[in-house]
Amino acid sequence: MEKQAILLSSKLFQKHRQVEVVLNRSFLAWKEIEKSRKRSSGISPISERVHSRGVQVCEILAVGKAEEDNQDNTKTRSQKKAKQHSQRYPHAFTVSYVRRTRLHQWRCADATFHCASQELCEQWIKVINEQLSLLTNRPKSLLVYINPYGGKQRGKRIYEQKVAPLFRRACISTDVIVTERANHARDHLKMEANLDQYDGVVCVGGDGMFSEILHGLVTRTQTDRGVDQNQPDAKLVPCSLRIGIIPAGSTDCICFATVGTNDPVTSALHIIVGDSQPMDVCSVHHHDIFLRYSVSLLGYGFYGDVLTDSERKRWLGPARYDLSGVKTFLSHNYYEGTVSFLPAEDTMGNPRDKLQCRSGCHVCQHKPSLKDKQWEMSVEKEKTDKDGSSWNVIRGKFIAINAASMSCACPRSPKGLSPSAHLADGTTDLILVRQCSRLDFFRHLLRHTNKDDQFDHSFVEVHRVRRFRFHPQHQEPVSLEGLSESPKKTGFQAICSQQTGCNYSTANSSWNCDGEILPQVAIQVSLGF
Ligand SMILES: CCCCCCCCCCCCC/C=C/[C@@H](O)[C@H](COP(=O)(O)O)NC(=O)CCCCC
Ligand SMILES: Nc1ncnc2c1ncn2[C@@H]1O[C@H](COP(=O)(O)OP(=O)(O)O)[C@@H](O)[C@H]1O
Ligand SMILES: [Ca+2]
Repeated sequence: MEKQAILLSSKLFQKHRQVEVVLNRSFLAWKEIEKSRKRSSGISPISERVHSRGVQVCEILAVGKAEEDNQDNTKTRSQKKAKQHSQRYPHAFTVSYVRRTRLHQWRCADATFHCASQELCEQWIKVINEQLSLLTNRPKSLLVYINPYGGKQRGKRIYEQKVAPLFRRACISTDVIVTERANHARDHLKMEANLDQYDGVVCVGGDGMFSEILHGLVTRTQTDRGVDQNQPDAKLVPCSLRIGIIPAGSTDCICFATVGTNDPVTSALHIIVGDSQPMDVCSVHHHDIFLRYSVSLLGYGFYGDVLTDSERKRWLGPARYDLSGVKTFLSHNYYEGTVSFLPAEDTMGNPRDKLQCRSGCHVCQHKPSLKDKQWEMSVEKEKTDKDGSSWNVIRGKFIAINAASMSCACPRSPKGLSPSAHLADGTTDLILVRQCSRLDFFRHLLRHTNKDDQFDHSFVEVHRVRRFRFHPQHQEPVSLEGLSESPKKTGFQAICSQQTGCNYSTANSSWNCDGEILPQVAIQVSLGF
């Protein structure tokens, strides 16, 4: 590896220990040289033990003058010694940086260095800040939306206590909006927000809240660029603003599947250092009319029914999913219909290859020009094959039809619905669970929670696809009103969906689209970016 030029190097103090601190363009390192006298067989050599520590510059959150420690906490000898040193060397600076702990969790750590003079202290702060200012992918100004009712209704507290102090430490300015109704964030992004003044949007909430913000941003981008969202073939223009997720919802699968953990501090630190991860976005249409976008799970049958039932139990918080999950499992409903799909034959991976998508994944990093080509080819293929011969068609009775555009890993299912699904490869994993016994379905579900292969069942098949369609066997009622909105269940419809004797509810399920219920059953799905 090429040796980098040293930008600054000094002998400083950390508490009472002398350390040699070295900064180059990518790394800040400090090593303590501890001298100790060993006695062995009459000889007393001086041995040196070197303790080195360091941090990559890109993981330094901030540097600034150390706050004076006026507290009298000098109880032990070493604390007394440290206090004496800090009095002798009052000019100190603190570097706040990312410390990686277990299970993908990040924490903020501080290292304070005492200098012999004020000039030296100021020089260190200046030089480190100069290096930080070269990191252009870091956000300086963020628009934050908090859903105060998501998950256990702790969104506001999580943001104020765990996230805001870190943003302040990193000198990020924020405009915070606590939502007052469903779709408040979406509408604000779509029509009002002056997006030019922000480097990103932060979502404090669950998957439903993320979906709102995604819709606001994607719709705004397409409208500004003249893209007609109703065209299933339309190539979506990627959004220039990134969305950060602070998990404060019930499942938080989008956060877990991208960051590897549901932890607000870890998410805040990823946002501060400017990490980003592209994501596949599926467009969902009904008879060529745009319904919604999806980035995680589009699930019909089991997951649609769990969601529909759970909405009536919102007051239970995240536990509603457990109750509705058991109830839906016991109902053991299956649904008839036809699934047609266009396989992604030209991708590098497959849903059963046991490769997990990680940051910098080589499958997702596929050259964009090639990806564009593949996408265009798949559109062409569909157009030329008017008889649909390149599409696979499967008709049957299904307990679940799940399209996982990412793994959908979450605390309930640490590997997710499709452990090898990729975050940004332009495909979704279509999982078909055919009618089977309750015991078999239980075995399949159980495999979402352990290491066994959930696709290794005769009644389960999985395909990596670029597009798919679903047509229910039993026709759904025709209603083109308010297509793109989630259904508001009132009056008869609300009663109907709770009755097992009602035709529509027993014949058809509904789609769970990233935690929102879709009003339509027959859908066309394509990957847009
Ligand atoms: C015998 C034990 C069986 C346990 C099976 C557990 C399988 C869990 C898989 C969960 C997949 C989750 C996919 C993500 C869905 C979310 O988008 C959605 C909304 O999330 P949020 O807005 O944060 O509330 N959550 C769900 O649909 C809940 C599914 C729970 C199913 C039990
Ligand atoms: N202030 C609000 N009042 C009511 N609903 C809201 C509000 N803000 C957002 N929502 C809606 O709440 C739903 C669930 O939000 P989410 O944050 O995903 O929580 P959960 O994970 O518990 O479902 C989303 O559909 C979102 O549109
Ligand atoms: Ca994908």
